[in-house]
Amino acid sequence: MNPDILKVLYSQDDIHAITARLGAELKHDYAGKNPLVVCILKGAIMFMTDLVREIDDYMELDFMDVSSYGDATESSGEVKIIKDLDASVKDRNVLIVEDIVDTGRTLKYLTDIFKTRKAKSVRICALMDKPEGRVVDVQADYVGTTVPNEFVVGYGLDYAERYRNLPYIGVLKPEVYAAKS
Ligand SMILES: O=P(O)(O)OC[C@H]1O[C@H](OP(=O)(O)OP(=O)(O)O)[C@H](O)[C@@H]1O
Ligand code: HPA
Ligand SMILES: [Mg+2]
Repeated sequence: MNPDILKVLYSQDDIHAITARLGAELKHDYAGKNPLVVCILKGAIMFMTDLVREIDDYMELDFMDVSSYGDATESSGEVKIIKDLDASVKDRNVLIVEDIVDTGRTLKYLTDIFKTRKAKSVRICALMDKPEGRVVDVQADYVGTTVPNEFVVGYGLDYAERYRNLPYIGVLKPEVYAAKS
């Protein structure tokens, strides 16, 4: 295990069980709908690539890069688009794939944009929901698991751009944050 990790919350097996369950649900709900599946970079990269491989059906994939945390563990409050979608969402069934809903600001911003751009439908599939972090009212339609009010890393999620590559999801040792401040 990476020496900076205090405890593992979800192992590779746990994550696989979650993606398989959500994949089966989405395959059923999106049958015949050719969804535009939008991965929110960078955090959702691992989840999106595992999730879509659970769905052997027609879909299109696109990527949007937005950021609001920078190197901190608290949201800056401002969501910045680093890279927009290639595809148009007009009249499409958009499925946003996110790693985590924390304050909810990122997803509120994105759902508002996609509705303004006249998507036919907009739904959210999030691997993790952190309800205690919520600042704006937003709810994912598909949730992998609910997490406690702790900063989690691994499987795409970072602290100061580190730990995205870890195959599990865990919590950092307090001294890792202390070293940064
Ligand atoms: O509900 P919120 O408080 O908005 O937080 C959730 C968002 O924050 C993280 O992204 P971040 O802005 O750190 O960019 P990253 O995905 O590139 O790490 C995470 O990947 C979500 O997209
Ligand atoms: N971990 C990593 N990135 C995040 C988190 C978290 O708990 N919440 C929002 N972005
Ligand atoms: Mg981040």
